[in-house]
Amino acid sequence: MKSGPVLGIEGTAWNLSAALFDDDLIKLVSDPYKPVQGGIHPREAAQHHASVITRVIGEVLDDGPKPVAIAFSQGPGLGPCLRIVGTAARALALSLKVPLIGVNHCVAHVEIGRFASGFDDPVVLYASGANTQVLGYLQGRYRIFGETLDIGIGNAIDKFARSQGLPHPGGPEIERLARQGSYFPLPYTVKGMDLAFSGLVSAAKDASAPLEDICYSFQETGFAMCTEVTERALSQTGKNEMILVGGVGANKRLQTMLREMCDDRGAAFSVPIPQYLGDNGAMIAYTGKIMFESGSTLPVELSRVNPSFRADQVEVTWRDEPVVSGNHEESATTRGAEAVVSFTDITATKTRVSKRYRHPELDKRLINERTRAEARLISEARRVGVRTPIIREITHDAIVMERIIGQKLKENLTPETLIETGRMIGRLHSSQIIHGDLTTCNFLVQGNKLWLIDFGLALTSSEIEHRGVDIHVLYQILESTSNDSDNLKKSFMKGYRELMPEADEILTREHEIELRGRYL
Ligand SMILES: C[C@@H](O)[C@H](NC(=O)OP(=O)(O)OC[C@H]1O[C@@H](n2cnc3c(N)ncnc32)[C@H](O)[C@@H]1O)C(=O)O
Ligand SMILES: [Fe+2]
Repeated sequence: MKSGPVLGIEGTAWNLSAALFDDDLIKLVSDPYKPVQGGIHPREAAQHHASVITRVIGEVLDDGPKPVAIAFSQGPGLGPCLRIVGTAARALALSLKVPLIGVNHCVAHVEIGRFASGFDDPVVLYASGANTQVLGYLQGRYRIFGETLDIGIGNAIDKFARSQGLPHPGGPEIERLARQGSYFPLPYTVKGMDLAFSGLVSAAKDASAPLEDICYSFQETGFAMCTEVTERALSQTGKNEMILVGGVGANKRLQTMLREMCDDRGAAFSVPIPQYLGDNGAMIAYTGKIMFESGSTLPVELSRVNPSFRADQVEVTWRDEPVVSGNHEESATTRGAEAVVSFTDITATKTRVSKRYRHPELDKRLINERTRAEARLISEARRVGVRTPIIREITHDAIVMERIIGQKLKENLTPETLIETGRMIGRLHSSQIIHGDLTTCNFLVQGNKLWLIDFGLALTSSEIEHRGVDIHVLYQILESTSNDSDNLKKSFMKGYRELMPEADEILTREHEIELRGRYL
């Protein structure tokens, strides 16, 4: 159904912006809030929005066609800011007698990226101030494959910038300074497809190197983390397109890393023009339009704003199911996100490959550390009774091991296999081993036996936190790939409790982790 122009209003944080979108952008007007000092103050930002919103909307609607619907960003974002926008949108829809559309801000970043790229079914890296997520479409929703466990990459950069007396937002200035810098190691934290940035920020604040070197190393580290989790998502979903969206997407170094990663795997890469990257009204108007055309309007009485609105809460009514080609062909080698595995009848040789997007020193360090940790912990897990392959040989970048023939747990998600999974991880955790990457591709099912592989991110720890994060990674995969995840999680817990004495404490922590990093 063709509709006509839709007005979109954005104001979740720093930018009060409105646009009119029909087949293409008709008009976009923005009035950004600039903090006098420090970062964004929610109340000040809301006052700014309130003082300019009438003029901004007026300028967009002046002399233009009348909108057929009013779209607004309903969340996530800063409560006081969201309420200003929500109130204006409601009033306007009532006075113009047109429907109201409640748009999820994160989904809007994704949709304007799809519009700008023309890609049908991309993996999305959404890197902004408050959010850092890897998303992709699956069965009627945008699933969050991985995300930051603490703060967004943009906020991480801005925090560090402020600590150095640089103006807000720090992103562009850090990017400029980084051009003159050279590399030194900073903390690199990837857990499955999740990330964490606070260790990086603290170490950068404490570093005594020249500012240019810190900026450079910060970017090399933080952006390599983002690129790695994106590559994992491409590898696991079998999708072959990728887009970068959100304010941090303006960064040329991040763009280059992602482009190199995609080129090397034969995936298509795209990033929208700058005016569509950071928060803007056009993304809300465009998303509002495709939602309107598929019938997703919002009754005024249900139009309350939602500061912690998540992308996967939105039922996507405007997309067709994509045709996923998948990477199921049987061959003598398979290529994962970070390694190539080649097989003989009885052995599997896993070789970690160098990544062009990573600084050579970081690349070498990660390959070395992970190969060594993997070999050591595969053997240790075996000793405590977890089925893992026997190791035959190790070099600096390769492990030759026994070949396990089985199906992925991904294709065998049943209550029975999940109980067994719970038992296995209970046994692993009670021996102080953390796997670090519990995706459903890393368990192999062989009759009623379960095997665990891929210990590249494994470590030893008796901390509740590490075990909680380990389980969180698995839960996220279940949520993003199955419609029966609640039951599967229950089965997992049952098995886990059987073998892990501190199970309750750890499962409670997992729940806390889930709620953390979920906006502000
Ligand atoms: C919920 C919503 O309010 C929030 N929006 C948001 O964070 O604004 P956005 O415009 O998408 O991103 C702003 C961030 O983008 C960063 N940024 C802008 N240019 C940059 C650059 N060249 N390099 C690095 N970061 C940059 C800024 O430093 C800031 O942290 C979000 O999408 O999470
Ligand atoms: Fe945003």
